[in-house]
Amino acid sequence: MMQLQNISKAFGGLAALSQISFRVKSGEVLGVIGPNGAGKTTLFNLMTGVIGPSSGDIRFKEQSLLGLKPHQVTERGIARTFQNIRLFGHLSARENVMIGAHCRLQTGIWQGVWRTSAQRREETAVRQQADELLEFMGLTDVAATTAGSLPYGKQRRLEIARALATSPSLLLLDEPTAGMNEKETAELSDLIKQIQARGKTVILIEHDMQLVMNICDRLVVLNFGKKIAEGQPREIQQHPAVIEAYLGQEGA
Ligand SMILES: Nc1ncnc2c1ncn2[C@@H]1O[C@H](COP(=O)(O)OP(=O)(O)OP(=O)(O)O)[C@@H](O)[C@H]1O
Repeated sequence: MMQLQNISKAFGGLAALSQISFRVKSGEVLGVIGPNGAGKTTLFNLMTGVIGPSSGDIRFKEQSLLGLKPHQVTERGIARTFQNIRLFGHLSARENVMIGAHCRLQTGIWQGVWRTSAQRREETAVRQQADELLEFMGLTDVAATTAGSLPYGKQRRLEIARALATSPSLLLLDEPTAGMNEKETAELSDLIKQIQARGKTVILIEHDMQLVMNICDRLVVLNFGKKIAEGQPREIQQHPAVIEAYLGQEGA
């Protein structure tokens, strides 16, 4: 589904990523792990057109993503959530999800004082889809609550609902359990499995090793901008370079 070919990214003199290559298979949950500063978020920024690589290519469904703007990448079917939650805090949970669907609309829900019947029909459909996604993410009871006043765990789930509203085939989750308690983490783990069961491909950046080992089909391990290992969770757990770089780290 996606292929990274010799991707490098330098910020000034700092090589954030060096010669990274791997494939993402359709329908899998791929974990990207590695210590702080390894280059994981930079990878997501490259995959979503926020920044361009210094060299290399990223192909999604056989086509290069290079040169595309983030909204064009979204239209191709890639959605993401952020390490630092980015919601419209003053808008309701439902409105946040409806905005996610905006890129798929023909008429645009927020334009036009004189609404045509086509616009009204589309808005109704978008609202219905938003409510379905809120239900799926366990947020029905807070649909009308402003996003900014939701507890942290619910904000994280709302971000995922909004990303899903763009109808992605590939969903990128950047530390989705950060700040969550054990119960919330377990619930989110189930939800990610359900998202996979709905036919989506997921790439997950995550520090919670138990979660990663439980739900990822494969892992890519980065350290100092280099790929040091790739494989199934069980193989990765025993990989000497990984143990040294990451798993052995206290508190990692
Ligand atoms: N826009 C930027 N300008 C300069 N340096 C950057 C930029 N973005 C990232 N970096 C640097 O690139 C390196 C990789 O950062 P990145 O955020 O991708 O790591 P990460 O693996 O996601 O880390 P964390 O787990 O802490 O989020 C870091 O040294 C970081 O300081």
